Amino acid sequence: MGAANGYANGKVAYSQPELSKYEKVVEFIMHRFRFLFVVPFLLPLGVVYNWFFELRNWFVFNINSAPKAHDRKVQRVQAQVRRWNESGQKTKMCTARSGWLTMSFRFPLYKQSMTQIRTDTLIDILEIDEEAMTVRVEPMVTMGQITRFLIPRGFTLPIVPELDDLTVGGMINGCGVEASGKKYGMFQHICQSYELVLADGSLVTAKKIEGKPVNQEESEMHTLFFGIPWSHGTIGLLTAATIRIIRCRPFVKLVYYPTNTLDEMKLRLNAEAENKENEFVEALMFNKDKGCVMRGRFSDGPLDKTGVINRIGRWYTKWFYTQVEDIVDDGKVVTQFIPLRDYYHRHSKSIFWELKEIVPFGNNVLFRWFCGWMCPPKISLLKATTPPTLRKLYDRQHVLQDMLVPMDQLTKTIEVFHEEVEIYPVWVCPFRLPSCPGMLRQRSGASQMFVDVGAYGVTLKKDYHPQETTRRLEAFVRSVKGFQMLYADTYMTRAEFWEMFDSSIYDWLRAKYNCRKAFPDVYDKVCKAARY
Ligand SMILES: Cc1cc2nc3c(=O)[nH]c(=O)nc-3n(C[C@H](O)[C@H](O)[C@H](O)COP(=O)(O)OP(=O)(O)OC[C@H]3O[C@@H](n4cnc5c(N)ncnc54)[C@H](O)[C@@H]3O)c2cc1C
Ligand SMILES: NC(=O)C1=CN([C@@H]2O[C@H](COP(=O)(O)OP(=O)(O)OC[C@H]3O[C@@H](n4cnc5c(N)ncnc54)[C@H](OP(=O)(O)O)[C@@H]3O)[C@@H](O)[C@H]2O)C=CC1
Ligand SMILES: CC(C)=CCC[C@@H](C)[C@H]1CC[C@H]2C3=C(CC[C@]12C)[C@@]1(C)CC[C@H](O)C[C@@H]1CC3
Repeated sequence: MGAANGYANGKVAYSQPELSKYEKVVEFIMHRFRFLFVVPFLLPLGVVYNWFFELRNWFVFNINSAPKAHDRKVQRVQAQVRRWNESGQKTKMCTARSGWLTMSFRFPLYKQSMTQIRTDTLIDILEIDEEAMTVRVEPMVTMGQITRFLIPRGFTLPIVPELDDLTVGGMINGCGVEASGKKYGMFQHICQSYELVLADGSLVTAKKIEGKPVNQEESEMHTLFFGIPWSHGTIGLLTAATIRIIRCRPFVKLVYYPTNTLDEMKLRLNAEAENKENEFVEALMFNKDKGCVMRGRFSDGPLDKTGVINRIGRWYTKWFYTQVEDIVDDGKVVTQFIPLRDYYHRHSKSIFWELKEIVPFGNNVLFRWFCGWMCPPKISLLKATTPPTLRKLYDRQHVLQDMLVPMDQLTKTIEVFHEEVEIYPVWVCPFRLPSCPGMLRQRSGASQMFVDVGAYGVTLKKDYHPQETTRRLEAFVRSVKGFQMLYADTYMTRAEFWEMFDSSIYDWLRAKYNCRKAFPDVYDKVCKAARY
């Protein structure tokens, strides 16, 4: 993923740096022995960081300062935006969130030239409404914070994206998927309203109106509601979100179905995704043929001694995906009861399958028993301490992509991923995409089953080239009316981007709410040239 050196005929031209012998040696040492820094330093630092914020959040919520403080914090955001207006709108705006904190391999280049609006104090869960079955949270609240707050109260979000440090603001302005998406869609589809500060500093609440809007303002707030997801903060600054909650049970009864061919996996995945009894469905592919479809349902736990409880969240347990691989190797259908919060964060301990690259012995039984309680290292700390030499190595051979395609294109998509990058495991997560307006619009008029195909890791393909390979993947995804998750590197030109995404509401809202001077276009925040 070399540095952009300009456009040629609408194509982004990237150069690949050549390495000297010295650089190759340094790279090898840094890559192979990175654990000497991560294990003794980053792991303990991450534990202290988490303990501090857990204590702080418990204290704030229990002295109930969050709801009262919220208005004051929002007024501070409004004041910053008004100051931007009064100073002549000389630059565009973005949030002041530091790039090392964001859940992406890349750092935002665009922030350096923009007026950064501080939203970092908006980190509180504001209230839970058990009548309306909703929870109101500020945008910097993380998925880990929400599950720790809701589950002990017998509730959960319908969709809890996997990694602890994902924020509500990122899940709404970017996107969020999880195994319960087969029932509830994407993170944006479980939201009921967004509180936003617009370019003029005004505070509005965009919400979905059931039935006919009673007036023009309601109709516009309804349209604004559909325009926010995926807009990456280029229409307004999110200051709170009201999100659906559902009752949950303490366990997930998880059934593992090993599959031996891609077609078998596809058939099983489709059947389980369409089965309304299932709450969660995902699959892992361990090579082009062998995989495992997993389906989960809420449960109070085993009815008798024969039921197996698998507390995968315990510090000493094997990494979840390796346990699944063992089940695939054994070939038998397995049923387990997994504590709900453990299930939600099942891939977190191993950062999907990325931690093996950093701590090769991380899944070793001795390491797990003695150091497992500090795992996983915080992604933000890993990101902040990735030396340039390693970044170049990741640029050259590390793939991080999630492509969202219609379910009937799954087989072809896996084949294209195999052809282009051949990285395993592949994460396969079905989700329902409703037919509603917005950047992510499918035109069938009814909701359609999509699937997230995620590839994260080192490619062994000799002819892999970050820009050319990714552009081929992007072209394929566009051809099947799919979408690329925009945390990942996107090499699409502007025209290709707006072929993949729908700009009708987006452009209308940007015009209506005077966003063009206030915020960059979403393409100018996510394209490869906007990040490093
Ligand atoms: C040029 C232009 C001018 C606009 N002017 C206004 C305006 O004055 N006021 C305003 O409020 N909005 C305005 N909008 C936004 C408009 O509300 C959205 O683009 C709307 O989603 C268009 O719906 P559609 O049926 O035309 O097609 P699509 O957006 O493709 O909608 C697909 C399907 O989604 C569903 N759907 C569509 N709209 C909604 C909705 N609002 N809520 C829930 N489901 C929906 C329907 O099933 C529809 O068939 C404008 C948009 C454009 C492009
Ligand atoms: N399971 C899943 O679904 C996973 C999803 N992801 C990816 O992670 C991303 C989210 O990462 P996260 O670190 O939480 O979010 P980020 O801080 O990366 O924010 C993502 C985008 O949303 C914008 N944004 C964030 N908060 C606000 C706000 N309050 N108001 C306006 N705009 C805002 C940011 O704008 P700005 O640049 O101005 O800060 C940025 O463009 C998602 O986009 C998703 O693609 C990653 C892993 C797993
Ligand atoms: C489930 C979905 C939709 C996406 C999962 C994406 C994650 C696997 C990646 C998102 C950010 C990535 C980072 C890394 C690994 C993979 C992600 C978590 C690193 C930790 C890899 C090592 C580097 O030194 C730092 C990276 C930070 C971002």
